[in-house]
Order: sequence, then C-alpha cells, then structure tokens
Amino acid sequence: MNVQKVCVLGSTGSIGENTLDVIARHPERFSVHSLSAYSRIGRLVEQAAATHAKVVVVPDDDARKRFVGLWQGPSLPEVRVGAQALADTAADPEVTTVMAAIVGTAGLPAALAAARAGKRVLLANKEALVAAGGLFMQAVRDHGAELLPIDSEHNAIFQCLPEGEERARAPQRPAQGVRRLLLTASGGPFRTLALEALHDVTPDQACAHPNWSMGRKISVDSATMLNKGLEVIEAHWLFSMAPDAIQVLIHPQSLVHSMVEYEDGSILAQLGQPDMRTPIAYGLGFPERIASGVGLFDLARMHRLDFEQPDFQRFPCLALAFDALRAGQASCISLNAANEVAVERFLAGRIRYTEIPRIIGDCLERMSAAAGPVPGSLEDVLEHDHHARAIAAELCLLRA
Ligand SMILES: NC(=O)C1=CN([C@@H]2O[C@H](COP(=O)(O)OP(=O)(O)OC[C@H]3O[C@@H](n4cnc5c(N)ncnc54)[C@H](OP(=O)(O)O)[C@@H]3O)[C@@H](O)[C@H]2O)C=CC1
Ligand SMILES: CC(=O)[C@@H](O)[C@H](O)COP(=O)(O)O
Ligand SMILES: [Mn+2]
Repeated sequence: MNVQKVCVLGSTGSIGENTLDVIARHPERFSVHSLSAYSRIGRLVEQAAATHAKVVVVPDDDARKRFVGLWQGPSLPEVRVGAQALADTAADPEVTTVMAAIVGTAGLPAALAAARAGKRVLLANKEALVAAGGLFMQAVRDHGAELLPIDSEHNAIFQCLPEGEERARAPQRPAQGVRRLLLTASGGPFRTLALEALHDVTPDQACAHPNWSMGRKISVDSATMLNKGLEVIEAHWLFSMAPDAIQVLIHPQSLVHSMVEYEDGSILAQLGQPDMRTPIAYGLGFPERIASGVGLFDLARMHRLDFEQPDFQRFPCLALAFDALRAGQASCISLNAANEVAVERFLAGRIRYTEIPRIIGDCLERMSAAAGPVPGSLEDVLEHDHHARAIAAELCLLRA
C-alpha cells in the first residue's frame, strides 16, 4: 500500500484536529508531511512532535521564533514562514494529499495551489469555492487533481451520487438523472428563539451549536444560516447544479447530512452521527472505507427525523446568498468578504448579531453599484475581496 503524505493546512483548528485524529488511526496508510497554524503555536509544537511532521508553516517571524523556542524534541521540523510558504507547501512534490482546513478566504491561495499541483485535495474550506468556484474547479480539471468535499453536506451528496472516482475529477456536468439536491441545515442555536431576542444574543450563545462542535466563525455562520448559503454556492460549483435545483431543508437533528433526489422519484440520503471524522475518513480513504473512530449509531434511540422549510425572515442571510449566486461571482466574493468582516466584528463584541445581514446586504449593494469586470484570476478575486472588506469595515463602524 502506498503511504499518503498529508499536508494539513489549518491543523490547529477543529477540522485540523479531527484530521490528525483519523490519520493517527492508520499509520500504515498515512504519514504527516506538513502542518500549519496561525495563532496557536504551542498546539502546533505538540502536533508536530506527535506526528513527526517534516515541515510546519507559521504566519510570521515572531511565530517562527515562538515555535523554535518551544520545541523540545531532537529533530526540529523545517519551519516555513508566510502565506507564500503555505501555497508552496501545499504544492510540495513530496505531498500527495492536502487537507484544506484554513478558515476563510485566507485559505484560498494554498487550496488552489494544491489543485494546480495535481494533489488529492480534501476541501473543508468552503469559502474557497464561494469566492473562486469556477477558477478552482477548472484548476482541478486542468491539473489532474482529485477533489473530495469534506463539508458534511457535500460529502453526503458526493456519497449519494454515482461514479465517485469520475466526480472527484470535477466534470463540468451534473450527474445523470439528478433532479434536486436537498441540503439539510440544523437551523442553529436560534431556530426557535423569539425574533425580538436576536438583537441581544452574545457571541458565546451564537457559537453554541446544537449538534456540531466547530470553530467560532463557522458556528456564527450556522446561527445566521449564511453557512447554508455558502453551502448552496459550494454545491452549485461542486455538482454543476443550477440554484433552482438546490433546496435547503431545516433538519434540527443533523443526522441526515443531505440528500439527492433523482428523476424517478428516488431520494438517496447519507446518515450518521454529527462527527466530522466520518467525512474526513471518507476523503482520506477514498475510494476505500476506513475506520474514523465514530462509534455505532443507535437508530432505535432516534425517535424522529424532522424536516421543515427555512424561514427567510429569521434567516435573511440565506436569501442574500441565493441572490448572490444568481447575480454572479463578483457578488459571491462580496457576500463572503462582508460576512467574514461582520462575523469577526460580532465575535469581538463590536457590532450586534442583527447587524450581520444588514452589513452584508449594504456591502453587496455598494459593490454592485461599483461593478467592474468579472474577476478572472486569483489576483482579481483577492482584489475584489479586499475592496469588499474595506467597504464592510466602514459599514461596521457606522453600525457599531
Ligand atoms: N469545523 C467544522 O466542523 C467544519 C468546518 N468547515 C470549514 O472548514 C474550515 C475550517 O473550519 P474550522 O476548523 O471550524 O475553523 P477553526 O477556526 O477551528 O480553525 C481554523 C484554522 O485556520 C487557521 N487560520 C486562521 N486564520 C488563518 C490565516 N489568516 N492564515 C492561515 N491560517 C489561518 C487557524 O490557525 P490557529 O488556530 O493557529 O489560529 C486554524 O488552524 C472553514 O472554512 C469551515 O467553514 C466545514 C464543515 C465543517
Ligand atoms: C459540520 C458541517 O458541515 C457544518 O457546515 C454544519 O453543516 C453546520 O451546521 P448547520 O446545518 O447548522 O449549518
Ligand atoms: Mn456543512
């Protein structure tokens, strides 16, 4: 068996930690080539020591000094520094498999570099596809990469579609006979909260997801359901489906991870416990199934599986995302950038939760009034993202 040499981008985060957990269960299949962190340098030291990583990537020279100062083992890994080093490491000839688990558009250049280097890319970083879906999918096709969706809904859909090995090569057409994709959403921690109470919710309340344990940014996105909006855009690119053929369904138990409805009326679903080690193990082992550490699922104890329509008044971010997808790529970049800025300000206690959709909506309006050419390259995407962030930051100050 050929050992996969894995680069884990964002190893100190929630997906990163779960990835290392699965990898550690299969030393005969995987070895860790490289790890990356942004602020949790102490944790990176522990991970590098435990996995014998050859390379670590940190954001700046200060972080490099902290890493070296904390290191106690015999052979210091090679410490690379900066955003370019992240992309170079993702494309390193020694690496076979890249887990793209940096949060936000910050993860796009390295994820794209992995695709352009023809790697097996396990994509958790949904923002990469939201901002640059066309570019990313083309890179997978042009460079013979393999793209395995890790986001639980997209992983579920991938599992419910035929011809997985072909699909991982990013064909530019939908799977045969598919009528609709049914994306499930938990509805987050505020699904039943009185609408007037949303004004006063705190970051910790917004991050208390009912079913999943995740990083803080995606947890807030789940609360606003912008996460589901980003996932609609992600599904559009991954599975070549039109916006009208993607339906969002609230499913509070988070046990059905998504479904595919076929022309003959069949609906295929993927079920499992809400534990990201399942989709991660699927991506790592593909096309084989490998153990993930997730235990038996006692269906007899699950008394019900509920489904309901999302309420667009409670979740205006979901409507904004559908609108952005229909408006085109520039709007998707603006939507994502404005959301990243607004969520960061909300988590820092500088704006209220209810300002998040207003800031995104206003930013989209201002960006579309100043619309230029469709961003065609990575540089164009990052420039558009930068512009939208500046506008969103101004709007946050006005609404602080
Ligand atoms: N968590 C989950 O269950 C799921 C997550 N996803 C997606 O996966 C991605 C990661 O999510 P999650 O693991 O929850 O996030 P976390 O916040 O837990 O982890 C983010 C990782 O990215 C690193 N990072 C943060 N900012 C930067 C930056 N500017 N440059 C380089 N590295 C950076 C962090 O480093 P450090 O910690 O050292 O600061 C950390 O390693 C997101 O795109 C999310 O939407 C998708 C489905 C499920
Ligand atoms: C685990 C995962 O994939 C998250 O994106 C999850 O879907 C969040 O839950 P929501 O359904 O509440 O957005
Ligand atoms: Mn998801």
